Amino acid sequence: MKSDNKISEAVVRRLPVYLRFLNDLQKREIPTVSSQELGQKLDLNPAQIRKDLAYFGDFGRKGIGYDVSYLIEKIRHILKLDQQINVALVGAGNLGHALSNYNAYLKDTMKITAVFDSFAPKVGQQIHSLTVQPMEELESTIRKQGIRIGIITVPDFEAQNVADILVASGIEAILNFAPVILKTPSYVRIHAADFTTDLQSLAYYLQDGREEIEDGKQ
Ligand SMILES: NC(=O)c1ccc[n+]([C@@H]2O[C@H](COP(=O)([O-])OP(=O)(O)OC[C@H]3O[C@@H](n4cnc5c(N)ncnc54)[C@H](O)[C@@H]3O)[C@@H](O)[C@H]2O)c1
Repeated sequence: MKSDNKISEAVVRRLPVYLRFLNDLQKREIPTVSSQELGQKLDLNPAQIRKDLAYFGDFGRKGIGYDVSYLIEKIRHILKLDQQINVALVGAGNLGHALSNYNAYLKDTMKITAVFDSFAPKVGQQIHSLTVQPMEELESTIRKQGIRIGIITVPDFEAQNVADILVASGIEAILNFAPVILKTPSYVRIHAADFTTDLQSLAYYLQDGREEIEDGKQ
């Protein structure tokens, strides 16, 4: 396997996509899959898939394809999902509530295991099996549960403050939903999730019917 820092972000981001599809094949008891089938279903180039997977070893067998269970095991190992990964979420508002609730039903080794909020009436609230904790308990819970990933779902003007607290408590990676660019030490990996900009950029791909609409109005 090549060393981690040589694997491009694009490849790392495709692996969970492969994994989700392979899990579905496994549920349907389909034992093998070819890179052509994977490519067709995932709308990716089969050569790209073979190249991605070859980064981590020689998994495929000519004429047979990939053993689904084996490939799942390998990808889970590469993504470090073969171990329990606890995640902390800060901001038990509308979005934080929805994410924690959704996550509670996942049968996965990677889970939100602690939810925090600074607003007293939120503290003690139950979100599925999780109890919203006060910010004062964040550091000790993170250390107790060995949490290394945090999710930020607080308002934009509080996000940097929360990121600083998370980093000071030992968090190494953050999924940030707040619409701000966070400043953190270089060893902290930040991924931004942005529903609004994703949606806005979709507008660019619309067929340009502006003139017809204007014509229709005349
Ligand atoms: N990226 C996306 O796709 C997307 C979608 C929706 C909302 N958002 C963003 O997510 C964030 C949350 O949105 P929402 O609608 O859930 O807001 P919300 O107001 O319902 O929830 C925010 C929560 O954060 C808590 N909070 C505020 N400051 C805090 C602090 N310093 N420490 C701990 N908790 C704190 C509040 O008490 C509240 O419970 C916002 O920044 C919003 O812009 C992003």
